[in-house]
Amino acid sequence: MTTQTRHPVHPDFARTMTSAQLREHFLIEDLFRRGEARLVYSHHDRMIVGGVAPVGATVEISHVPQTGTESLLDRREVGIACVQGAGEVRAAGQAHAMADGDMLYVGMGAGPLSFSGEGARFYLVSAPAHRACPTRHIRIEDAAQVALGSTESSNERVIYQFIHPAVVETCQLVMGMTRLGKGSVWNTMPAHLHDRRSEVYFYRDLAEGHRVFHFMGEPQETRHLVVANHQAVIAPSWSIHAGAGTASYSFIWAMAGDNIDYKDVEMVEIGEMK
Ligand SMILES: O=C[C@H](O)[C@@H](O)CC(=O)C(=O)O
Ligand SMILES: [Zn+2]
Repeated sequence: MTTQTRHPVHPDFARTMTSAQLREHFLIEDLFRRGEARLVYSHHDRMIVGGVAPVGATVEISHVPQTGTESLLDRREVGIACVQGAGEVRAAGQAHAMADGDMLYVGMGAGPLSFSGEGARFYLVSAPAHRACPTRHIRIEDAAQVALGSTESSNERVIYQFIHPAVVETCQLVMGMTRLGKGSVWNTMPAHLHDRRSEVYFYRDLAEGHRVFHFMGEPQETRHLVVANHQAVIAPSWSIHAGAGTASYSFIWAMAGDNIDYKDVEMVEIGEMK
């Protein structure tokens, strides 16, 4: 297992960055290695972002030195999404058979996590927690749905809220998946900010050779990252987070911070952005 630390970035610094620097701080390119768990510990709301590709072996996540606890979930909760193939996640002595698209919420104190499944890929996001909430396996049909956008504005999409107060109790994690309608390319356009939460996007279902142009930055200082399939982007509280794909895609979003109010956002007018 490897864990990389990413320090918080001030918007004044982000403005001065080259593409390579923006990628180094905000883009997580290399989440999946055969038989490994790869984690990034971001100091933006202390979110841990990870990828697990178990292949033939069982991959365990327990002690993560950066957390200063014996086991990752001692003072944390986690959302785990199966993003390729099918496999099993074990937590607190229970096995959960995960199909592509399923998510698993695991509460504080559940102990080590183990992952298995030839060809499976798991994506996870963890945030600090202060109490134990029950573990729950959530399938797309259990998620709350929000239909947004239209084909005319190239942003028709359905937001599936898997780990959300309407579905499952958590401390601060909110997580789900958005699927775009046929021909729509934009997610979250118009864009928004939420000063009280950081967010991480993970792009999936994007064909090889295609990319998502992900826009970030303060609304009047936008920058972009060119993102491939199965890569993630960290959005600090001061940053918009919106993308347009060169082909169809979906993405998993996850937030943590001061509240779990999905609607606590500040919309940004398209014409106000620079
Ligand atoms: O704060 C909310 C997050 O940015 C995402 O849920 C947005 C999203 O999935 C979309 O609009 O397509
Ligand atoms: Zn957001």
